[in-house]
Amino acid sequence: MKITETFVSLQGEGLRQGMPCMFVRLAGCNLHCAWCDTEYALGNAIGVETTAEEIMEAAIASGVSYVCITGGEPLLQKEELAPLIAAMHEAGVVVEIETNGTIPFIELRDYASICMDVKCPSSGEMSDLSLLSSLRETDTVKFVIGDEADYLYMVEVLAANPKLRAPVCITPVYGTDTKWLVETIIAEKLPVRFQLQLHKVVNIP
Ligand SMILES: C[S@@+](CC[C@H](N)C(=O)[O-])C[C@H]1O[C@@H](n2cnc3c(N)ncnc32)[C@H](O)[C@@H]1O
Ligand SMILES: Nc1nc2[nH]cc(C(=O)O)c2c(=O)[nH]1
Ligand code: SF4
Ligand SMILES: [Mg+2]
Repeated sequence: MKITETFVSLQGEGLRQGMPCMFVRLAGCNLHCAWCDTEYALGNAIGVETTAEEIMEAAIASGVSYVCITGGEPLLQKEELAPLIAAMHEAGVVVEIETNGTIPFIELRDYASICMDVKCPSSGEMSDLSLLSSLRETDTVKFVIGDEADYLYMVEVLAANPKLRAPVCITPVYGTDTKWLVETIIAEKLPVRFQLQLHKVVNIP
């Protein structure tokens, strides 16, 4: 697998926010979100060829029993990823995959929870909304909101998917004004969880 980095930090996003976590960042992405904070992992030339065994060893050595597989877009390397997360699952490691919702993930669900980021208009990209039906209660849907059009898109997506089982997290594009977003969520009493990227607040990787 082509890996950009592995590091231990606190999970900064999603339902396990605040938990010690080992991150495995896979290299390369099939999208280019306008607001992406991980440009350094996007180019396909970037990344070091690393075996599943080496990653497994690093995970065990980290002493952390929660691993977040991210990127870039990790599911671009789904075939190589599957045996690794199966081995991690077997070893009792909690595995979560951050994905942009463009690549099916149903065959990975036995070994990992899925955090699917639904791309809103300000990203300049689109996710495959049909994948929302593959998400379970133990998965997460994330919307990164940059402006009111993104917010309205999110409301539209939620309304069009009444059977959505996964909890919904909303994160503002980092650095954008959030007061209007918070006030709107309160006023409209949306069944969502507002969060900031914790790692950027406390300045950790
Ligand atoms: C770097 S991406 C990697 C995984 C996958 N490609 C994806 O988009 O979910 C992980 C997450 O970082 C978050 N992210 C990236 N740039 C951000 C920004 N500028 N502001 C807020 N969240 C951001 C998005 O929620 C995204 O889901
Ligand atoms: N601390 C921390 N938490 C994260 N959760 C998701 C991340 C990502 O880049 O996918 C991330 C990240 O880059 N750092
Ligand atoms: S899909 Fe994820 S890694 Fe790719 S550009 Fe968007 S936020 Fe960045
Ligand atoms: Mg990040």
